[in-house]
Amino acid sequence: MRFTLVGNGRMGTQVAQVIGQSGRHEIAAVIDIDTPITPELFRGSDAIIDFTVRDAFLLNLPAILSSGVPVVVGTTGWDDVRETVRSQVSDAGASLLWSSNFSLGVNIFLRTVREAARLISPFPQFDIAFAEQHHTGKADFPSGTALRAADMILEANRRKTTVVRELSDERKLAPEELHVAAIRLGTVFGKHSAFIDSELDEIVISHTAKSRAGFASGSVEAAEWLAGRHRTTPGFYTMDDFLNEKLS
Ligand SMILES: NC(=O)c1ccc[n+]([C@@H]2O[C@H](COP(=O)([O-])OP(=O)(O)OC[C@H]3O[C@@H](n4cnc5c(N)ncnc54)[C@H](O)[C@@H]3O)[C@@H](O)[C@H]2O)c1
Ligand SMILES: O=C(O)C1=N[C@H](C(=O)O)CCC1
Repeated sequence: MRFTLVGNGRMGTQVAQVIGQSGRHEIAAVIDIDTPITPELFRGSDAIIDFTVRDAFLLNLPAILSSGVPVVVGTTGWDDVRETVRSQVSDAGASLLWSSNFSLGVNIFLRTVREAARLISPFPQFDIAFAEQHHTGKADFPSGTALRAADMILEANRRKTTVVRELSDERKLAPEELHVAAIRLGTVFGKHSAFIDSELDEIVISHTAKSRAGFASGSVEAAEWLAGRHRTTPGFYTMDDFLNEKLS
């Protein structure tokens, strides 16, 4: 397949490496900030893979959707406009698959955290919190992965109803609040941890990315899957739609 990459940074270069080593995919074009985005740029590609920044993704989206080429979005930081983007995709009859994290290992970790959150739900003696660590070049916080984990914890644990990202002096956490903390540190590729605590127990479930290869390879696999589905079933997809087939 032929892929057009939007964003030539840490992730774009990693994705280009995965495609180059695949032996069966090729790069149609790599687009970065200096290239005015038009629908024609994408014609001839089987899929687009976007790893840019929030504002760029939202600015480029109309041209991407007008191109008729399916797009896989790894860019994070746009959770607040997710439903608007879904409508834009639907109105255009396009195909978009998004994920805060394309790593298979992270998605197995996320499903493990969701199950742990469900198991402790009936037992008020267990509390839960979440934390992430990423490199100092990361523009958004908390990570999209941490926000996805928080949604899954709230979905599975009826005692947690609200996500709190930042605390302040004299501001104590209420029992129904889920604290999600972020650390920016050196060159950390990505570490995510769920902490469960009671008077008798400490349970920690963690995932550490050893490189960006897992993010990149997962995005290329998802792009191949989406390109196949776009012809018959265009739509707004998540990593779960892709993974459910893979993990079933
Ligand atoms: N989903 C995942 O698995 C996953 C994994 C890693 C990173 N990410 C996310 O991917 C995004 C990019 O991460 P990164 O580490 O590669 O960042 P980066 O800063 O290294 O790269 C971003 C690139 O986007 C380019 N860009 C900026 N504005 C643009 C525009 N208008 N048009 C085209 N390109 C533009 C920049 O020049 C840069 O090359 C972030 O949102 C990050 O959170 C997601
Ligand atoms: O390096 C980044 O930036 C990452 N961003 C994603 C997120 O926000 O969850 C995935 C992990 C790495």
